[in-house]
Amino acid sequence: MHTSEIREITILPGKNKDNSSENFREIKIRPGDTISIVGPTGSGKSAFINDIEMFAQKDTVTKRTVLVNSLPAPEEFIRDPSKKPVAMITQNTKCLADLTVRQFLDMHVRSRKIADETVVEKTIELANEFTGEKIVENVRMTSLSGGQTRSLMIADAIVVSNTPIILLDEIENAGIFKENVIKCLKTHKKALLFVTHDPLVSLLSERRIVMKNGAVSEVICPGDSEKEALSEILKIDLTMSALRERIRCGEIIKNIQPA
Ligand SMILES: Nc1ncnc2c1ncn2[C@@H]1O[C@H](COP(=O)(O)OP(=O)(O)OP(=O)(O)O)[C@@H](O)[C@H]1O
Repeated sequence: MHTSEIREITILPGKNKDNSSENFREIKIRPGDTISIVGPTGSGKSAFINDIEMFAQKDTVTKRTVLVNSLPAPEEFIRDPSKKPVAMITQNTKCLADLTVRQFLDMHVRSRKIADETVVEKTIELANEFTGEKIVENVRMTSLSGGQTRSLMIADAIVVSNTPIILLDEIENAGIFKENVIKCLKTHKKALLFVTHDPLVSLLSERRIVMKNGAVSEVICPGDSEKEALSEILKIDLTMSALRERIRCGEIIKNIQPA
């Protein structure tokens, strides 16, 4: 199956930490969906997205099942990294290769057998929409900051890997423009799952999966009911970003709004 043929991913319930059955029928994820996974520390958020990454077949700690177009995932999705339709990016995503950004992307483009010669430029250009610290092609991968690395990995997942499903595990505080990332993934019709503690990211996504004791406890679709709160949070976020920049530049903050 080609990854472009993925119409939906279905998650079927497993067990919570006490081995009781989870209380939902099924969760369906389709291209363009934005979903945040929320819940207290240790409630099973990462385990939930790991199940998707591994196309669980009752063979993980949660005993969940993940189907592709209502069927078990083809073996190649699990075994062959070049055919995997899922990109997972975490706080710990690092690149250990001693290559420049261009060499790294060239290598990935070759391994994916992509003919388009502009793909490397496109990837760097997109990554620069996600980070305030400009990435240039001749810098070494190992010298990129955390925010630059994650921006490049997200752009790489969109442009080079072109995976239909992108999983982001708690990357919100790592120097990336989260709103741009979410908007871009929506336009590219990617399904995006965020593990997050960030109110803005949670409210920007269309659905919220609430985890408790290793299980899905609720699936919330707020619709327009959070619109006002979202516009308030966007203002707060802008204020916080501006403050962060001023503090980084060594300013003494006498007024929260710049004079
Ligand atoms: N349904 C489950 N059954 C048994 N163990 C589980 C289940 N879900 C999660 N666990 C285990 O509980 C621990 C915490 O889970 P996980 O790391 O997914 O939580 P988290 O919500 O992502 O936490 P944090 O916010 O601290 O990153 C892990 O060791 C995980 O394997």
